[in-house]
Amino acid sequence: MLSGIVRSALMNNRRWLPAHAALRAMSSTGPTSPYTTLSVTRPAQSITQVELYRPEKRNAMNTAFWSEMVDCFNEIAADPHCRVVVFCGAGKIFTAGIDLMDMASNILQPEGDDTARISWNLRKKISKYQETFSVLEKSPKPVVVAVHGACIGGGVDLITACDIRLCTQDAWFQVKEVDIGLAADVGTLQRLPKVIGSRSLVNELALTGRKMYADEAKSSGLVSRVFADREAMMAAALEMAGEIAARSPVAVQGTKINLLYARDHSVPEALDYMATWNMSMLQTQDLMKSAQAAMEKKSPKTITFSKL
Ligand SMILES: CCC/C=C/C=C/C(=O)SCCNC(=O)CCNC(=O)[C@H](O)C(C)(C)COP(=O)(O)OP(=O)(O)OC[C@H]1O[C@@H](n2cnc3c(N)ncnc32)[C@H](O)[C@@H]1OP(=O)(O)O
Repeated sequence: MLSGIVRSALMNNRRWLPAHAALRAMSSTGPTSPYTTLSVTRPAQSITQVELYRPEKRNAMNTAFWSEMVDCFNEIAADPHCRVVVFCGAGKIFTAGIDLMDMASNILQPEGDDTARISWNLRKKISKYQETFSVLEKSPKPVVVAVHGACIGGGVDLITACDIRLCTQDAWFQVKEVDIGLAADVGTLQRLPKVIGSRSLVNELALTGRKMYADEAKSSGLVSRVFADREAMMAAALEMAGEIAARSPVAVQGTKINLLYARDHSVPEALDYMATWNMSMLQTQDLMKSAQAAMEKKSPKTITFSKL
């Protein structure tokens, strides 16, 4: 019975997934072609799981990772079979941040004949690296990130661009960039102050590079829930993703886009944007379907929504 359900879920969803991924949609055992640092699977209908997959290097972010993330999330954004993403890390920890070996041999290598050209090329490279995490926000599909163990440097840049953050009791977070002699330049300094209420705490973390453990991450608002271990966290992340995937994709994607818009604009501007948004989106058939189910005290899970 279960294998029949899995088979039919795969048949419904396999179009987007590369062949390798479709074959092992319930578990990941390595990077998924064409990626070398990411494992992309479909653990349940309409849910895509993206896993950092360099466990032997503690999921350090090498050169391939920075561009694979962009390709992966652009595909997810355009995939009508995906309504929500669960993002996690394979192995002992979530991520050790930027690959320090690659950073020395690649990013920091000067390219250009003089200071102006070297600077210009470096600027382009930094902008490209920023896009690696901005794609998480630009994709209209909500991203639930599940952190276990260490989340260092680039890991904090990554999770602050996600929509919902969960962690295990053994998780710790570190804005490590000051320790390696740079100001974090791919999202942490811009997004963390919008995630955590206390500006003083953000400043402290970013200026000292100290570790923040799970309990403080929860009390400060960096994560919304803490779990005993990775297994419990992943079960909860997938359950949460299932709740999101069961709702109208028009409503869910519109909610993500408008929450982000409101974060970066004044209330009057965001209300104006919302009104323009919903002048078309309120005309969706999803609204009547959902309202009728609510009147009949039925779960949204009973409704079939068109792909988006
Ligand atoms: C324009 C770009 C902007 C981006 C900026 C981003 C900045 C940052 O991310 S700053 C943070 C940099 N990261 C670090 O400083 C962390 C360094 N690693 C560690 O402290 C430890 O490895 C860690 C606590 C994460 C895990 O310790 P554990 O004892 O479990 O493992 P190790 O034996 O130390 O490591 C296992 C193998 O992984 C390799 N590795 C770990 N981290 C990195 C890394 N950041 N870069 C490259 N490689 C890493 C480590 O060398 C081991 O490899 P091997 O010796 O081949 O087994």
